[in-house]
Amino acid sequence: MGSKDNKQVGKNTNFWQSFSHAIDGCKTLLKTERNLRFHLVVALLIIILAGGLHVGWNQFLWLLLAIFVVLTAEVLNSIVERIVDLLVGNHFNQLAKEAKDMAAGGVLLATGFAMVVGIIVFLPLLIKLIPWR
Ligand SMILES: Nc1ncnc2c1ncn2[C@@H]1O[C@H](COP(=O)(O)OP(=O)(O)OP(=O)(O)O)[C@@H](O)[C@H]1O
Repeated sequence: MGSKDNKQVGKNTNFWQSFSHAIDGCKTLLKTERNLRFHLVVALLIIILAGGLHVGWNQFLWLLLAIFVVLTAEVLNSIVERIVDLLVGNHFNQLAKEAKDMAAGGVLLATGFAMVVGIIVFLPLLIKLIPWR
């Protein structure tokens, strides 16, 4: 029986129960968050490109950091959306708007960081590939 089938509201009693709920959270994110799925596909393409261009380990770690910063921002954005919807439902509320917009702003900032890292890592390697240099 999956942990979704029970109606537990108290604390987890062991590591495996905590782990199983964390996996449920990841499944819900994948199922419900279109932007997160998009970022995962982009992350996969970045990793393939990094492998193809033989990016060094240091640069690869920067790329991984950028990927996880964006994914973490997406997860926090989804949490904020859920909590705001839980609190105010379908009613317009200025604080709800600000909270959701700020969470989305956090994703934008993280994406900006990832783009800067991507440019710094890939641009010199791509320029080297230009035949008429
Ligand atoms: N209850 C509310 N009160 C005021 N504004 C709201 C409310 N719910 C949503 N909004 C506005 O609508 C925007 C989009 O809402 P929400 O983030 O829930 O949609 P979404 O499509 O899931 O967003 P995302 O593309 O970030 O996943 C918010 O950034 C906010 O400006």
